[in-house]
Amino acid sequence: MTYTSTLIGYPYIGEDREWKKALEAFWRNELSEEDFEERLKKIRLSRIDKQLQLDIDMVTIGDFTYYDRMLDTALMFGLIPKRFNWQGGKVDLPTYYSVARGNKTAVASEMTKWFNTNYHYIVPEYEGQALQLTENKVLADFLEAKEAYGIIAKPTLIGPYTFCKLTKGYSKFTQVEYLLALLPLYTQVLKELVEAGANWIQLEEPSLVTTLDAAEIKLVQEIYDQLAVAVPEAKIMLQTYFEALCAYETLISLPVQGFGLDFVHGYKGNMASLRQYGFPQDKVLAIGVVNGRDIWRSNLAEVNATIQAIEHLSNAAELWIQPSSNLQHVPITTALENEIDPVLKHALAFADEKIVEIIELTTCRRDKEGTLQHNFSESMKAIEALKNHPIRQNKMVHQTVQTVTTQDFERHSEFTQRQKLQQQALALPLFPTTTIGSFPQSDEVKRNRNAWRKKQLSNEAYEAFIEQETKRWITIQEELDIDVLVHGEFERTDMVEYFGEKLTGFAFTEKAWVVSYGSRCVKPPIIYGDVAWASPITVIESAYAQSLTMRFVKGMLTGPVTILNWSFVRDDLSRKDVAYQIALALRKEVEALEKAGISIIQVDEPALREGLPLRKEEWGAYLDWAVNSFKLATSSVKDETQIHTHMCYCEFNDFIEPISALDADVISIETSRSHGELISSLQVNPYTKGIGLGVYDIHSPRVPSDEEMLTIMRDSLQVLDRHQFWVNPDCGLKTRKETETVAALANMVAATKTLRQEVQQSISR
Ligand SMILES: Nc1nc2c(c(=O)[nH]1)N[C@@H](CNc1ccc(C(=O)N[C@@H](CCC(=O)N[C@@H](CCC(=O)N[C@@H](CCC(=O)O)C(=O)O)C(=O)O)C(=O)O)cc1)CN2
Ligand code: MET
Ligand SMILES: [Zn+2]
Repeated sequence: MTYTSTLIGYPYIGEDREWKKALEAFWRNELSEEDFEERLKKIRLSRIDKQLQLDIDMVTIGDFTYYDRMLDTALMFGLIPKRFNWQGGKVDLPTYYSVARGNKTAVASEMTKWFNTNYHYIVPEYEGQALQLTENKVLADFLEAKEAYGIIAKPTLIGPYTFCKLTKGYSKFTQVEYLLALLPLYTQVLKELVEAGANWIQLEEPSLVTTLDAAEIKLVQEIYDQLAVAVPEAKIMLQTYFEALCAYETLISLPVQGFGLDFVHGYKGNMASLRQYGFPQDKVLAIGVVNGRDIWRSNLAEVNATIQAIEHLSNAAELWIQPSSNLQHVPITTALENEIDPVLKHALAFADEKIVEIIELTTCRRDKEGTLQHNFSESMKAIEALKNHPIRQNKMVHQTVQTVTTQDFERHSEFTQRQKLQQQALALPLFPTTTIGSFPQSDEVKRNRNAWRKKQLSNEAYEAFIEQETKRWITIQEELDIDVLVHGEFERTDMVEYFGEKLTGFAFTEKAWVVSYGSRCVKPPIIYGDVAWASPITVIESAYAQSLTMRFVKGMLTGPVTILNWSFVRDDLSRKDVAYQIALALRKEVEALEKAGISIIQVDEPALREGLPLRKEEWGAYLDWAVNSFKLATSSVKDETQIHTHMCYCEFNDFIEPISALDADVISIETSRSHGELISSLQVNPYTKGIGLGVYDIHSPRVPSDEEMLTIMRDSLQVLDRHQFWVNPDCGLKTRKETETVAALANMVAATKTLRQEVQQSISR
């Protein structure tokens, strides 16, 4: 038996987010293209260096990117939307970043969640373009690693099935021509790699863990049959992750030389398949046994036992031992965290610590004579100590969660009844305009917060600054003539972190960043204890903003499911129980806001859909407790109090039912990048509560014209009643500049006023 330690992929942002800083400096024209390339090369090589230093047997390359790997793959094949007027040949950086971020004349490609992770990728668009290999970037990376370190690294690529499946414009009508164009390009990339001396090549096919129908299974077979014929000399590791392989008995015999399976998130399914069908004896088996998605130390004795069981069931001659997925979903190292609770820190494993676990497990498996000491008990002790931590022993919280009843989920009256009362109480115009909550986090805002964090600025001075900024933006909103105002969220770095800091049970890191999309990163809190409400979180800011204006100011909270899904969560309780703990804490905050005179309260749930299991058969159970958590947080208010929610970054088209089940009076959702699809699905599944369709994309610095937004609004009115229709941007504006924001909002309000006139005229006619 041979054992090889390897990775599916490693984070690319750098320990101090050097990658993010380089990208943003380049976009601001502070770096020349040459200096930018130089800096990225340094980061790229340092990742290889790290893997070699930690003693990984097989280094992975091709997992680095200049923005997003799906985008890289699309552009490598010349799959560039026509609106970018690309003339062929190597894709230059301005074109690359235009597709990602939009430019003056063309909107960016859509962005959407990468499976059930918190990462968002750029969606490739197929419009019948003639495809061509623009540049073999993976080959360049392979050669670079060979030259710098003399290694034969394992190149990785997004596999052809997953790539097609996630392409917009791929359908049963375009499937044949698309694949006929694409497969020769994959073939060429693989051929060039083999010719350059590549041994193993990893093709990532996470789509193979979703529910596949017979036609899809057949297609996967055809794709891999073709590749095997076209490049018989390539040694392919077909890598799956995030769940168990679907249709194992068929797909496991695809003509590839190795198969990678996730034995963390797909433990049950993959074990059952191994037991029932065994493993093909001519293939290498790569096993994901260390969790690539969470931050907890593995119980190494347990994992070692799992590996033994897999060896026994598979009878494979060669095993690769690896994390369950790309490590880009976890922070880089715990070594930089000096402030954290030592009991917690001891129980954590980020990317580098996970690699150490992989190495330990690999050495242990190799050590057949048992000559080495394998001290697995330390990991067990760390886990045990955290389990007994006083922060996990809040009896009150445990008891309240146990005694929640169905009544606790319901508002006093039905929506139609509430709608009447709210119309009377709020008296808003037709098509009320609003924003999603945050306004630009200017350099000044960040500077002040940093100074305050470093104790260079007093609490009083910091609070005074936040008030001044809030006041300035209340005035701006009034001048823009927006109907329902927000306080601007200047006191928040991040919508989850902020709440975590005020609730019990959370821990925060200094440097534990993970990439969210493009250059944007988040530092997820760690929920490691029982969650409880200690004192008001947002009441002072909301009440202050409300005191400045006669218009309504929305209270602004992050919902329980989003706090859960955007944190790293303890694994000793069910996710449902943790969500209910958070919901019960937020319920107190909602009540405190109402008591303080806030009439509209928005509880954001952008991550509600992110928690959906990959397998459809598990959706129901998740949605049950997720929807109930939102209701638990929001249902105790008076009928007159209007509850809003907000969602972004997801396909809603198959999600209208759960959205409706939240029983929120108004929802604002992102649609500007996928507007047409939502409209057609609303045609089929009518939605009856208040709904604000995002009329412009906030991820791009581009200022949309009022005409453009008006078109979106007119279309929306085809499928929505005018009394339910709200107008808002796609999401919060914290990442935008002030000038862009004001210009775009002015156009949005102008478009709304035109629409009101049009509708009035058509009524009076
Ligand atoms: N948790 C979470 N997950 C989410 C989202 C979200 O909003 N929150 N939204 C979706 C993704 N959308 C996102 C939108 C914006 C950003 C974003 O703007 N991120 C910022 C970081 C936000 C932040 O915490 N900023 C801190 C600054 C932290 C920082 O950079 N500090 C410097 C120090 C600077 C100094 O000393 O001068 C450092 O650590 O190096 C602040 O505002 O105070 C970024 O990447 O730039 C991230 C995700 C999905 N997942
Ligand atoms: N209220 C939040 C904001 O405006 C909602 C963001 S959803 C990712 O930033
Ligand atoms: Zn949003």
